Amino acid sequence: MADSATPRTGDAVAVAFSGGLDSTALLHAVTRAVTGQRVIALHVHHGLQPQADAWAAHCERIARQLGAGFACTRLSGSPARGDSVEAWARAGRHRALHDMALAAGADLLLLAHHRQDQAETFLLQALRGAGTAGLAGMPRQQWRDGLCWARPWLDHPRDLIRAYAEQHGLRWIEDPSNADTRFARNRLRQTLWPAFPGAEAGLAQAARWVQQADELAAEVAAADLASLSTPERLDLAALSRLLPARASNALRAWLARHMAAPASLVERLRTEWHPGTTASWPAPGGALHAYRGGLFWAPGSCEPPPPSAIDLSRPGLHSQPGWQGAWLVEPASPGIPPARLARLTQRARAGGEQFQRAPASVPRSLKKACQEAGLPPWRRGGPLLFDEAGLIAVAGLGMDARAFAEKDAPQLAVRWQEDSALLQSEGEARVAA
Ligand SMILES: Nc1ncnc2c1ncn2[C@@H]1O[C@H](COP(=O)(O)OP(=O)(O)OP(=O)(O)O)[C@@H](O)[C@H]1O
Repeated sequence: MADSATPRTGDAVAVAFSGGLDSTALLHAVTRAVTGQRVIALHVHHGLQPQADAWAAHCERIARQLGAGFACTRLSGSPARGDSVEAWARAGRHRALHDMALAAGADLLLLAHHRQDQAETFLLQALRGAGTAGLAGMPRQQWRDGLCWARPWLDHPRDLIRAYAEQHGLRWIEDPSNADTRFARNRLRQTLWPAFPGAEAGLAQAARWVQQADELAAEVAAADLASLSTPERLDLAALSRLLPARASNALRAWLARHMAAPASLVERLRTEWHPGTTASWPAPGGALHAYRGGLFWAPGSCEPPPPSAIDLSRPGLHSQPGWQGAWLVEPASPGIPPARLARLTQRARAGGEQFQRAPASVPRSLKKACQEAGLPPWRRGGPLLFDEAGLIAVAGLGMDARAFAEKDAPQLAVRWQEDSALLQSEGEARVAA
């Protein structure tokens, strides 16, 4: 992801154009101010209101009158049962704006949010009990997937924009859904601004303070995590020696690298973990495990996949998505005769298996072997590979010495790699490049 200082390379500026007052004024101002680059108005047709076709036609007409290009996307589908219409429309709109901007050769997308929008966002987030990331409101500028989303009028009072539109005789759409009090933002608008006319400036300023505090918290978290964590493990014992607010801040930042963690999960981890605790917590997309003073993230379902047939007789990386890892097969000694790798069964540990670590040792319980190897409990479930004659390999432990090929016979070594380890080494390779 590029930062706010990333230089632009596109030859066009895109304006997110709903046809409402604010984006009409913005499109007008941009077409007057920008020279030497194309200006393109992007409209998203949500398909939610009967007037939407007429709005799209209006937007195209205005864009052409102002000398701008025009593109429009009609969203397909509809919100799933129980989903918020607003959230569905927002997600679809963002995707469509992103795709249209890049297709038009623009790497800058301007949105017409202003100070009142920011003030409303701050209050709505506060009413939901949001943390600093939510209370900070909308960023002025942010690069996401090759596109810079910018809100040049975020500090502008709404009245100023209306005055500009009236002064230039602009025509805009009044969306009747803006009066629909089923939407929280509209309810807030109708009650707050008449009662507190000066609140817009104060609330937007509060959002700016929180933005600064949030940036500071992110910097402190990054510094703490640099010394207390690896991508795989967070040192809970060291974390618990920090001030509680600082520890929570670092914990949230570490969790955010893996998932969208609800505040309740952060709270549970903070209150339920004590030195010496071995425990697991379900988390979005996987599970968290506390083990030997560290917190570990294990993506994927806790339920192991059912037994399956697998052929590992050819060298290469054989991905096992259900197991969040892959078998790496390569010519090496000690190894397994390739013929024995052609018809394998892959399954979870069932209990009672025996594993032999080296030719000179003896078979012993797999459970003991895992403990001895320091394999954390959640990594002891498998997968295991068997052929007709017996155990071939165990993820995290290695090959069973009873299956080794004769010294000079053809052989392939089989090794398990976790997806997280693969991602990590890919990341390291990218950094090195
Ligand atoms: N359907 C849409 N197509 C393109 N851009 C949109 C659309 N809806 C919103 N936007 C962009 O997001 C900004 C904020 O959206 P919001 O819903 O607050 O605005 P609006 O009331 O629909 O219109 P406006 O802000 O133009 O008065 C808009 O100013 C515009 O830049």
